[in-house]
Amino acid sequence: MVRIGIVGGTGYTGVELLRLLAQHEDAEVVAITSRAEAGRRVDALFPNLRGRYDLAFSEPDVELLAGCDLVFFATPHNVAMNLVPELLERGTRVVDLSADYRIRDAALWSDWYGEPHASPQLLDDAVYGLPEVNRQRIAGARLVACPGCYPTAIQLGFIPLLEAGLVDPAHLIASAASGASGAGRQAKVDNLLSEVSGSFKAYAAAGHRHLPEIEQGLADVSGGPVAVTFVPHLLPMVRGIHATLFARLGAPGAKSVEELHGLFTARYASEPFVDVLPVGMLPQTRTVKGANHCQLSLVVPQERDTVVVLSAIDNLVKGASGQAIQNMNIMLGLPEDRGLGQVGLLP
Ligand SMILES: NC(=O)C1=CN([C@@H]2O[C@H](COP(=O)(O)OP(=O)(O)OC[C@H]3O[C@@H](n4cnc5c(N)ncnc54)[C@H](OP(=O)(O)O)[C@@H]3O)[C@@H](O)[C@H]2O)C=CC1
Ligand SMILES: CC(=O)N[C@@H](CCC(=O)OP(=O)(O)O)C(=O)O
Repeated sequence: MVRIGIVGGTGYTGVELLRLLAQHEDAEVVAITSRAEAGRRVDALFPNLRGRYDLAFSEPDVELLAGCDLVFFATPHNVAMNLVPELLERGTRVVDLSADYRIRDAALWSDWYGEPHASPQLLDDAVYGLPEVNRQRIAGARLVACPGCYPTAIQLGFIPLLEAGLVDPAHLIASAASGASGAGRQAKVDNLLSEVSGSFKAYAAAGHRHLPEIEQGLADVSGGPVAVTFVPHLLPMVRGIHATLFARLGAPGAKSVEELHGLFTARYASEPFVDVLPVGMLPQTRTVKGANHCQLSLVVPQERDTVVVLSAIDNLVKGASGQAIQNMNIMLGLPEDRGLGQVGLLP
């Protein structure tokens, strides 16, 4: 059994890790932290976990965490980067769900996150945890930076087009929408039912902090700079991300939708968690709800020069905790889909 620690066990990604790990036959959660709930039993706060864990929340103490084989950080940014150096020195491997180690350039990270990076010396060591691109490096990593939820949905949709050099990398457009759980569990007026329900809005339209992460990942596969116009939206629902991605092909009719579909199915043929839908079938957030899958579909409207990729994930699963466990499985040499067999919760 792999001994697992979770820092930040009371947030939405923390409780999602617990839900998924409850069905993982090789992992045992032995430490889980919350400063606010220290001492309280996990199943007293989360009754869905009754009978699954005989565990109470603890303060985030390095001694406790260093006794684990692998620790997940399900914390806001600026937490992992202070604790991870000591854990790595003591031989504990880390999967960080926060943004602390996702951007390789410490100055760029500071520009978007508004503070200096506390452990920039680890940025080169950290492997960006998108298995569909970095599987081999993840396998040897001691520190994995799990991608953000929008970056997962958006990169998986653009990657085959950029790798094949089929689209103009300077004019990529991503219009994406997330359920409110993407904003976390802490109390904020913007997340009240009466603020979110029955309405739909864009936010951070002039620049969202996921932009540099998306552009970094896409530049890596494209082999040169890319420019993405990214506008996120808030959907009046709890889980799910739907991204509508636009890219310019060389000329009208340059590629048929069938050819593009062939490109995507070949690119993702051996990927257990990317499902390229048949032409004409469009993804929905509900068909991936609770599952670790990204569903993709392709359209070339009016056979003109723009390809539209539709991408849907569950922000808490493939967008966070499921992908974190996928990374853990790869790091530990376990079957990549261990504990991740959930089917989408439709309806
Ligand atoms: N929600 C989502 O869909 C996604 C989230 N992420 C990222 O995952 C991380 C966690 O997100 P989410 O679960 O939504 O966050 P929440 O705000 O819901 O939970 C945060 C957790 O971190 C703990 N925490 C907060 N501050 C500290 C601190 N200084 N030291 C130790 N623990 C702390 C909290 O417990 P306590 O304060 O009691 O210690 C709580 O358990 C974030 O970085 C987020 O950006 C990534 C992809 C998707
Ligand atoms: C709806 C909503 O508010 N979503 C969050 C997504 C946060 C996320 O995925 O995570 P990281 O902060 O780890 O990058 C946002 O836009 O900030």
